[in-house]
Amino acid sequence: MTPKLSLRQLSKVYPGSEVAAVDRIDLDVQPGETLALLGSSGCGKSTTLNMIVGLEQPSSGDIQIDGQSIVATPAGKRNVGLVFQDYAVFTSMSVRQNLAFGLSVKGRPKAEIARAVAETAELLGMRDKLDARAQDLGGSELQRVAIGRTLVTRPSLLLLDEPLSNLETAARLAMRRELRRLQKEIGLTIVYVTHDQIEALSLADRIAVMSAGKIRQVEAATRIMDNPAHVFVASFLGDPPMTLIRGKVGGGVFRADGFALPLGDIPEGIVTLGLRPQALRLVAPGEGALTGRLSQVEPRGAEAALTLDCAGKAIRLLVPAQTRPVPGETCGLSIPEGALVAFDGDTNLRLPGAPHVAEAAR
Ligand SMILES: Nc1ncnc2c1ncn2[C@@H]1O[C@H](COP(=O)(O)OP(=O)(O)OP(=O)(O)O)[C@@H](O)[C@H]1O
Repeated sequence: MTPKLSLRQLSKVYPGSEVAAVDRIDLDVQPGETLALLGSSGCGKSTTLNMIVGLEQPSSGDIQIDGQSIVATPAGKRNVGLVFQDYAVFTSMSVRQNLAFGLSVKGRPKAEIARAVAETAELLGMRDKLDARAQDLGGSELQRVAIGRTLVTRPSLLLLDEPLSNLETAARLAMRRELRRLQKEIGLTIVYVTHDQIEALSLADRIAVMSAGKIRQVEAATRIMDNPAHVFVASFLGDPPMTLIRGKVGGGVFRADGFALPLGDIPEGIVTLGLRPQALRLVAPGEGALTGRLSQVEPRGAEAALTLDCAGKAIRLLVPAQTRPVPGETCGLSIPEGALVAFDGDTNLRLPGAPHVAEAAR
């Protein structure tokens, strides 16, 4: 199947800047797929979207829609819709006028505009609001109109740049469901930019994690949390994220300053060791692979997020609330099979194998 969108070695270096805002990224988005571009502020998400829509010119690389390069196509002719977090809605106009705007500007016949507006309003569940003035609408309705203004032109690709970040929690959850429904109903292909991992995990089929202008990993939303391919992904995903400790493996022991852990199935040399918070278990002092002092206990309803200080390293874990951990307590830490991952100290990429605590130390 030809991807709906392909980015090939796409880069952007802004004039006067020495670093690339987007650095040779490759990405395929399949027809009907929702892909989230996830990363913290400044990692290059908006620059990527702006190049796809045509607001920024790439420094190098190619952008293809349905297998055809669009780099030389002017923004207005790309058939790509873009919705920002700031609702692009004319507040003095009615909903109907807002929805009709894009097609009117293109000089489409009146009957066609009326039909498209009616269809879009139906899709958005806004038929009874068509004559309302936009200034009388609430935040989520405004954002729905903004999305509608884009959908009415039937874009082959919809780009959403943090579209829900101005909404309150309840409206945001409702809009998430709405977007998911719209996407399935009309088979839209969506690229969704966000810094919010919960949003990415709940909306997207696949997630592309970006940092420093690079895509670190593209993975199914259902798999990425447990299968980080890069140190950055492990540090960014999860709440709490994995504990990452950089150290050296020699003679079957991982050492970092005063911290030591005998490990199997791990190569010698510099590695970053990742400990999954959900997989670790609190045990009696003296039992388990490590002993430490509980420095932080953060109740979270049915669970509690803990920080255990073990030989100068703050290790985070998530336990059932019934465990009733007490701050200051000395505890043992059990590290079961599957609780560890290791990353190459040079490339930061995940190492093959399943590192585990050596039998004698368990
Ligand atoms: N017009 C511009 N001129 C120069 N540098 C820019 C320009 N726009 C963005 N940058 C820089 O490019 C890098 C990537 O910015 P970009 O806005 O794409 O990131 P982002 O992930 O979308 O962040 P945010 O969520 O804050 O918008 C940043 O270092 C930013 O300062």
